[in-house]
Amino acid sequence: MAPKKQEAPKERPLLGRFKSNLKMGIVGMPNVGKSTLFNLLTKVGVPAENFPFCTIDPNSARVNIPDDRFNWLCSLYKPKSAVPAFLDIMDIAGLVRGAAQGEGLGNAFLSHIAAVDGIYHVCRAFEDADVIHVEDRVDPVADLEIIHNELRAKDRAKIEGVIDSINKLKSRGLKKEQLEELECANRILEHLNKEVDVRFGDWSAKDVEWLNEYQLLTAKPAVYLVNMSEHDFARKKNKFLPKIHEWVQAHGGEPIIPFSAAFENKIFEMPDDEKDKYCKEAGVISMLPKIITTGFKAIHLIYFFTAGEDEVKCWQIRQGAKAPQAAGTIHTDFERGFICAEVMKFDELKEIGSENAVKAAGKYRQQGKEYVVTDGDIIYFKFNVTSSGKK
Ligand SMILES: Nc1ncnc2c1ncn2[C@@H]1O[C@H](COP(=O)(O)OP(=O)(O)OP(=O)(O)O)[C@@H](O)[C@H]1O
Ligand SMILES: [Mg+2]
Repeated sequence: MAPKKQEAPKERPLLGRFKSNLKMGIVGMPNVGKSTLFNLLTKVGVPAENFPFCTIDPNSARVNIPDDRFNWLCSLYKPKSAVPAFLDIMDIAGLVRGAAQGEGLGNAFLSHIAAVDGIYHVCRAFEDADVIHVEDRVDPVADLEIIHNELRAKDRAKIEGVIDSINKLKSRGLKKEQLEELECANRILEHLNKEVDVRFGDWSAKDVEWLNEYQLLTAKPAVYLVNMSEHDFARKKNKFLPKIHEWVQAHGGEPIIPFSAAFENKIFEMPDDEKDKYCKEAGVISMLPKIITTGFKAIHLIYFFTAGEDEVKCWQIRQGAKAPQAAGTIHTDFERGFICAEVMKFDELKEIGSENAVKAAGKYRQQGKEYVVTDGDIIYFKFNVTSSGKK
């Protein structure tokens, strides 16, 4: 008897907006180094001040994604134009205890967080009596608890609002869709009441559709950035780090990047050769590239390349996108009239050395509509759009 076919696991849509220009927001208590980091990342030059709430309007900036593969392709093709991938980053003002009830500049800040797709949580792990801490103590784990409680409180309020508005319609009788939404909203609320962030729930594809409509704060992926003194960063030791690690592991195990805004600031000012010498002697490197690439990945973005003598370009798409959708980021006609994608793997091109040699080796592969694009694919799309607009 033929073995029973195993059912393929159902593909679930990812939590979050289905767009390619997603944003990371820098979040944390006041005076933890958020604006200092933002300025470093973007070189925008907004002055960071030793004063809580010095960032009142959120600042946004676009940063390039550092990538050796992109640099290598540019050196191979020597294109007239070179376009790297990018990440939008928003500097959000400090959040305090009670923000969900409107403390500090509470609700405005929380709405800025609602506008981003992923969160850089900056934790203060440096002690400096000159830099005021709003809670009068340095305790990054307690800070993380405060922030997460506020985000969950805001999510609870939003979901309670959804439940209330559906319940108000009950007397008129609820449609099937509304009953389903009510059931889902109640489950989300139950989940939040257990003090667990929404992104760690086990949601069905239909649940994810509702969740993507609500855009809850705790549905957004996080990257933890631990800001320490230059001294601690250089000796790779910090008294708060093990506890932060433990806390993050117990709360979803998302990426943690130790860094020092003070160190980054210092080397940022130096000319390149001096910077290299200084880093070599101290045995450290700048963490800014890793912070950018980790944030980009956290919000489920990847990119493919188009490469030729005219242009080498990174096209960013969400993880899981199939070839026609990827083609659509270049032009809607490419998606509409999609025939196939001719794909080279970056590593194979690098190893073999040239596009023609890759073709000769039979490694320039034709892929169809169901092909799921992977990060770093080099793609040439074939498409055909007739004048009637139909394939
Ligand atoms: N690793 C560090 N070591 C010592 N001082 C630091 C470090 N990182 C940042 N600082 C200092 O902390 C102060 C506050 O930094 P910054 O303005 O970036 O905080 P913030 O989180 O943006 O605050 P707010 O929430 O008020 O906007 C600045 O004086 C900055 O130089
Ligand atoms: Mg700030």
